Amino acid sequence: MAVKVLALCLDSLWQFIIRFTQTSSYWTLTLFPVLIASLLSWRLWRFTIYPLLHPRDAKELPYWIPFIGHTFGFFMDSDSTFTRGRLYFKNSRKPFGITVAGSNIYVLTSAADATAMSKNTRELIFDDYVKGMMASMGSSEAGIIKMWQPRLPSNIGYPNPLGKPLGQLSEEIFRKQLHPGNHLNELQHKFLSSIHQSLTAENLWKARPEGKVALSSSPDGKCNVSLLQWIQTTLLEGATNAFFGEALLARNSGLLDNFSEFDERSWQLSYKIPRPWSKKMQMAKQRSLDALTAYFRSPIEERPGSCWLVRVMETEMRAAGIEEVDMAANLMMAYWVINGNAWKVCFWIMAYLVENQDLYSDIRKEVAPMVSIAQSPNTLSDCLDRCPQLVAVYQETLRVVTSSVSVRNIVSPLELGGKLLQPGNRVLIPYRQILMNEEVFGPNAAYFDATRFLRNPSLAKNQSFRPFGSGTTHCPGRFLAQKEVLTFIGIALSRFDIFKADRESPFPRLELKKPCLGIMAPVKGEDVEVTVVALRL
Ligand code: HEM
Repeated sequence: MAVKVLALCLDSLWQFIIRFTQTSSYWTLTLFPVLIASLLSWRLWRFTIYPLLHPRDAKELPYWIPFIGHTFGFFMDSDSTFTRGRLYFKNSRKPFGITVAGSNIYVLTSAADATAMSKNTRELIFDDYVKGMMASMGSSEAGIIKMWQPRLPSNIGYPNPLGKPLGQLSEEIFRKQLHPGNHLNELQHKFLSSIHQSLTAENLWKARPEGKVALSSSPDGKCNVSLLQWIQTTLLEGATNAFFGEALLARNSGLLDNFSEFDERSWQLSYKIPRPWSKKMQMAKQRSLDALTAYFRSPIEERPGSCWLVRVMETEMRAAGIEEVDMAANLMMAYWVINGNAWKVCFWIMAYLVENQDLYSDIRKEVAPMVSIAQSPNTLSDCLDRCPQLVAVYQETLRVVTSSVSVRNIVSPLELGGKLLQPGNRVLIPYRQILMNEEVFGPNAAYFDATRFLRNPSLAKNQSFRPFGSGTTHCPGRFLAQKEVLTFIGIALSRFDIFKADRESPFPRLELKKPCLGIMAPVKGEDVEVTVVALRL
């Protein structure tokens, strides 16, 4: 069969050459071979001779069309492009380069290189990437300058003894809010309490008229629910109210829908896809920004209940003379990281649980006693953090569904993984390449294995397990993310019987084709419909 196909291809090629020589002019006939010869010489020079002369430089994954390089592969299926590059260089996991729209991007696939990169602030900078994202998000040039201009050391407002620009100070403010301590306890209490209040049978029934969460219900108390909508609505609503107070959603009931529409297409923002091809994302982003601008324009006493971080950021931005539209764009970046990932992890865990009834029963048995003894949402979440099976499922899910990426700009020559990386380029860590490493996670690394981390708890500390990044930009939201996800699961499993509405329906597939910078969503339309029955407690 293969020989037949090859013969057919050769025959077609031969026919093409004959037809071409018969129909083409003298100039085309001379120009064509010259073009082909130039392309072959360029490729030989660039990908064979040059690397031989510069053995210390990171090698480039070869390509045929200058400038275009790997652009299509990168946007159509970036993970496969990284895998292709890693395997092309014999899985050595040394840094290699790909070309995307004329720019060279170095790709790191070794855990040791990723760790080294995330700690390096001398040759690698992150601020330029953040400024670029702020501009894409809608911040004005003046707003960006005000966020990044050096300030006089001051102890008025948020202490800034080193006179850091507000852009850098805000990273510190995020850590103060989200790392364990009083500020996190307060925020978490509000957020987790809202999960407790939302997960009731009445709320499922109430959701019925909108037909998004509850798809159908029957008089015997059963309700068919979209797992995706149920989790997304509960967690996004809880986070929005906990961070901004209830005024934001009360005045903009469409915010969650607009944000979700933006989030689904947000890769277009990260990769700066021009407007004509990213209209839906741009419109959803603008509607979300309008809601946040109106929020900051309304009198502060009309929006009580915002968290410490939002209050401090607002005070500091006003003191720096930043306009409300720019304040909205800055906080939209925060809203995006707060709400873009954790609910998707929760969705995948619940999808795995309803797929495997034994796993579902084991986890339910483990969490039920915790739920019955815990005195408050915060103590329950602390107890759930100590449930070995549940935490192992959380870690394994994170490993399988994460597509997080870290990006830095190189400002001076840098040696990483034994290779020289040149300034003026970007370096990128696609964490999925490391999280799927068979040498670390075993031969079945590509698949979900509920007990992988239970059998081998040291994997959680392995430098290949970094779904939240590491080093200077190590995700400060990792504590809250775990709390919200485990609380949803603990409460849902102890208040309801939940099972797949159609046992034969296929398990949703990960959306691997669209570029993603965090947790992957399921392929569009591949939700899980579950039947939910309230338990008599
Ligand atoms: C499962 C959920 C989450 C995952 C997988 C995740 C992953 C990440 C990763 C990989 C980074 C580092 C990016 C880089 O190096 O450029 C990061 C940064 C960040 N994350 Fe998360 N995140 C999650 C949830 C959250 C939540 C819930 C919040 C807030 C409540 C949050 C807030 C942040 C912030 C503020 C940063 C920027 C840190 C900095 O630049 O210093 N994340 N996250």
